[in-house]
Amino acid sequence: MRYLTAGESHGPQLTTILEGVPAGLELTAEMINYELQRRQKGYGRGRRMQIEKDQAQITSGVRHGVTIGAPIALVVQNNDFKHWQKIMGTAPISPEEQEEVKRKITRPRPGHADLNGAIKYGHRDMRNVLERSSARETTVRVAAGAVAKTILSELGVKVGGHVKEIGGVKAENIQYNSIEELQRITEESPVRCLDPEAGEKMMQAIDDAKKNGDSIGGIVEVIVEGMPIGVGSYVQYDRKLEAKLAAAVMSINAFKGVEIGIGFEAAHRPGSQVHDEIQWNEENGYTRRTNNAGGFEGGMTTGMPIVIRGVMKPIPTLYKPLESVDIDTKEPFKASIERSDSCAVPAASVVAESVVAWELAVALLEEFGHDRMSAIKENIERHKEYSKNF
Ligand SMILES: Cc1cc2nc3c(=O)[nH]c(=O)nc-3n(C[C@H](O)[C@H](O)[C@H](O)COP(=O)(O)O)c2cc1C
Ligand SMILES: C=C(O[C@@H]1CC(C(=O)O)=C[C@@H](OP(=O)(O)O)[C@H]1O)C(=O)O
Repeated sequence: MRYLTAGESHGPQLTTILEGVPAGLELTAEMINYELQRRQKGYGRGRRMQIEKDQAQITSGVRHGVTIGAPIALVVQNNDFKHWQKIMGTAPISPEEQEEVKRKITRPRPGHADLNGAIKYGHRDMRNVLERSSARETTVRVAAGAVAKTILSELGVKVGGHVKEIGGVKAENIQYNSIEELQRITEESPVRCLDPEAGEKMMQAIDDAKKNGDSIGGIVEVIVEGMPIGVGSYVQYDRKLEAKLAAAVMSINAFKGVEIGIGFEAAHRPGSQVHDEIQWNEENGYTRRTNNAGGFEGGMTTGMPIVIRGVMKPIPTLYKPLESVDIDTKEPFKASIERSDSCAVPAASVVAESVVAWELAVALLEEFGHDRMSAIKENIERHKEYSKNF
């Protein structure tokens, strides 16, 4: 299973084509739209999110609400496009408008893709870079992730996510009984945080950053339950599933680090306090006393919950200007900008769930079959029985 995305932030639409989704999966636009609206909520976002009401249209690969095994094309319209048609070059421009509409962006923002992208592709107008480097693209990654989550759910795998930290405010380790409960609690929090007290402080930190013309980042965590043992492989570097998950999380705009299980904490502990002791009983087969490894050993799943965290840097576009250089005049300037998010960590936690879900769905299909959901389900059940009694 694979996908590509296309579309500019202020262009007409975003598109993704999903290749290799098995036949026999129930799939409706409503299922995808549920995830799209989750990504749009979240405290700290700018005015753009009030303009967009993301809705997916399924234009191929599904009949009567069930996948047929053909490529699935998903389309999400950009409502904001109507304000940008002339700038994007898709509507006629009057002679009086020429200068205004064709004005180039020549002032790169520190922290964004502007300067490197302009040098790489030879663009003197950095709009050609920012349109595609924008995290608007994560909309269709969430749409693809919604399809992956639907596959996973059919196969008994549940994915949840939450915000651990924003702007230095850390959430306490609040216990939850199930992924459903985790999702229910975070759905009610404007910052998708399990700890209500920390959540309030996070919102305050976002307000403060905004007031100061600044931005803040944070840490998100994704938890996955129900993966069978032995998915992924140690035999070749590019088959290690935890490496694929890390790459997927790192590919989200503004993500700068990934941890699995106790992650960097492992550097400070002796082995006896890191490795998860193995136990067996008739009902559950092989399990672990702890889960410091976060669900992976040797690039393969252990059957314990997968726990992966990603760190998001603060948003680059700042109302408080940072120094940069105009690429036409080579003069220094202090950037001024019109609109931006001040914190997108809550939204990014939904993106993180989505990209993790995609990688896991791909791995399950590689391991247990590609074509029919019913056959894949049977293969997984057989494998679970086999590993329990191994
Ligand atoms: C959901 C989301 C929303 C974002 N919103 C903005 C924004 O409003 N302004 C901005 O400058 N960057 C925003 N970013 C971050 C940039 O897209 C990102 O920093 C840029 O693509 C450069 O890539 P890099 O930070 O991974 O190096 C957002 C990222 C995410 C995940
Ligand atoms: C549009 C989205 O995020 C955008 C990501 C983004 C960036 O530079 O990454 C910049 C902003 O775009 P604009 O300049 O149009 O306000 C965000 O709003 C979205 O998440 O759907």
